[in-house]
Amino acid sequence: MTAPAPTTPRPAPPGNPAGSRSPALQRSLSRSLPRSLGAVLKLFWTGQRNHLLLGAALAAFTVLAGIALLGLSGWFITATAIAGLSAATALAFDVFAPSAGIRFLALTRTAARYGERLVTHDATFAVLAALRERAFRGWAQPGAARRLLLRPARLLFRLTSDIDALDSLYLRILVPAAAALGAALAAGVSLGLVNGWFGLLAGLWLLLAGLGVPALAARRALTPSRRRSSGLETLRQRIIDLTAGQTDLVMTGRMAAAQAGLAAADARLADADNALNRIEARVTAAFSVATALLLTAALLTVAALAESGAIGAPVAAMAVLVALAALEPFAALRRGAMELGRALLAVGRLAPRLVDQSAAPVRQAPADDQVVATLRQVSVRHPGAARPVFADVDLTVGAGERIAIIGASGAGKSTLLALLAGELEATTGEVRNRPASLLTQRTELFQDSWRGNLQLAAPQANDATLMAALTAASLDDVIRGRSTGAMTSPLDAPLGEGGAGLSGGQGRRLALARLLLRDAPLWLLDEPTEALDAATARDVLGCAARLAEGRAVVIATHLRREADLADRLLVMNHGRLTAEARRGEPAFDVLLAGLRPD
Ligand SMILES: Nc1ncnc2c1ncn2[C@@H]1O[C@H](COP(=O)(O)OP(=O)(O)OP(=O)(O)O)[C@@H](O)[C@H]1O
Repeated sequence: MTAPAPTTPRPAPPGNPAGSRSPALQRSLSRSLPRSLGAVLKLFWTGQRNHLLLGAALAAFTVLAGIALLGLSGWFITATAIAGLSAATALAFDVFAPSAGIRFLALTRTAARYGERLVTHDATFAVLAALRERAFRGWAQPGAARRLLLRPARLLFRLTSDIDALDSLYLRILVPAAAALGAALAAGVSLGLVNGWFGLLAGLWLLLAGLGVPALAARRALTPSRRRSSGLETLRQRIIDLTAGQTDLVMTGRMAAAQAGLAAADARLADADNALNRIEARVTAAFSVATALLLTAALLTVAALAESGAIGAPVAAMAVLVALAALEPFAALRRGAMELGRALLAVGRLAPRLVDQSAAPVRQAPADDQVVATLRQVSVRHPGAARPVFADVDLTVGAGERIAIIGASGAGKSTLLALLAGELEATTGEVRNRPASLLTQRTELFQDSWRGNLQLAAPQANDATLMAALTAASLDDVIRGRSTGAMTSPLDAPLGEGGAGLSGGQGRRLALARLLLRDAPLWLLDEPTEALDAATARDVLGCAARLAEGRAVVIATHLRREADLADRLLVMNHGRLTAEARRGEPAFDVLLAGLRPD
């Protein structure tokens, strides 16, 4: 798929940063955030529990090995220097055990770091891939995709930036936090062995400064990081609009306004970046101060302890180096703190779309085997619309029956098809139908291979099945003409966006072949040959009639040639079925004659 269709760029109104929300919406998002966060973390936990735990454990081990390495090295260097002062101690001093320990720690630390990167990233990408699939399914729910189609760029960002933002939760917040806590505990205990109070106070300081500074920074960064995230979305959207819609912009004299909008979005993004950079610089400074304080306190403490004879110089060197290294792991939380706002924004936006689709209600089939769909006293209202499109509609579609719905533009024909396709739910009344496939007014073909376009309807279908569908739609010669020797199968042949490279009739026939692959007993065809010339339309209709053999078909149409496929005509007028006629009845020919000719 390529970039979404351009929308008309508008400079954001002053004082209302792009992507910012109303206070009421902001409050409701904040209220639901703990639930949303719980839902996302649960997905992480249930999907990759063992890998996530192993990754955190390896991260903690790496950090501990680093601290131990520094402490042991400090002890070893000092102890060796002191032992070397006299020949007797130099000979008695065991250099092998500590140097083996140093080598062991250096090697295991490297291996653990490598393993940690491998395991944590592998687990995160696996979770994000699963999340992306769930998000796709969520947006494929009736109504959701329709709403997003009004702002296609938003869907693109939800699937890319928002899902990517979730990797921070685990990689940059939970893993460093686990490692840092492990470091605080280990440093507290090892310094406690030197002196109880020293260990306790150092441990408390590590927790207070190490967690307090990132927590404070995260709080400060919340707003700029959200502003950055929505600013980036706006900037990208406006760039797409500007590049994809430049002809329209020039023709309508809106180019200058679009450029101003782009510059404004860029300036807002730069503001947010600056705010984040300032906070990050302060965090770095705060960590330096906290480390310096800890180091000073450690130096004074070990000096006093050494003075009193409680510890020797090697242990003093070890304690100072442990204190020096212990705050380092907390600094890794800095990036997580900066990205927390973005991650929480993504959590709030994605969580409603991550519901388990298996729990979605499945529409019941009619009790009678000879019926594919029944509507009883059904009314339907489009989301956000003031009035229902239709009310109290009754309809029965028999197995294998062919019905054409005719009526003026805006009467509700497409809405009826959307209802039968499950794209819309009834506001009142009862709808029962067997699986239905909808051929929409616009042929939905994507920049992909022929195989990719066909497999949208049947992901598991093999090449033989796909070729059989193309043959049935008389497209086998077309695809063979497109394939080159370099392709392993003609199905690898590429298609352009919107079916570019195919004639209108070929595009419709390809869409019909895709319908065939879903094998639904009810086909819903929305103006299947609108905008095709008479000869091509006859070809497509002949193909549709042949492929639909044995299925029920409901066609929404204004055209005589399309309605002529039907056994029954239904007239829809302002959302009501006002007349009907069956083939063979005089009224059938009268209604047919009233429709638009070729
Ligand atoms: N997504 C929507 N949100 C709100 N109202 C809608 C939406 N889609 C359609 N409508 C309204 O519902 C009514 C019926 O539209 P519908 O597309 O079903 O008519 P139609 O008979 O198929 O028209 P046409 O023959 O022009 O395709 C119209 O008044 C239309 O404006």
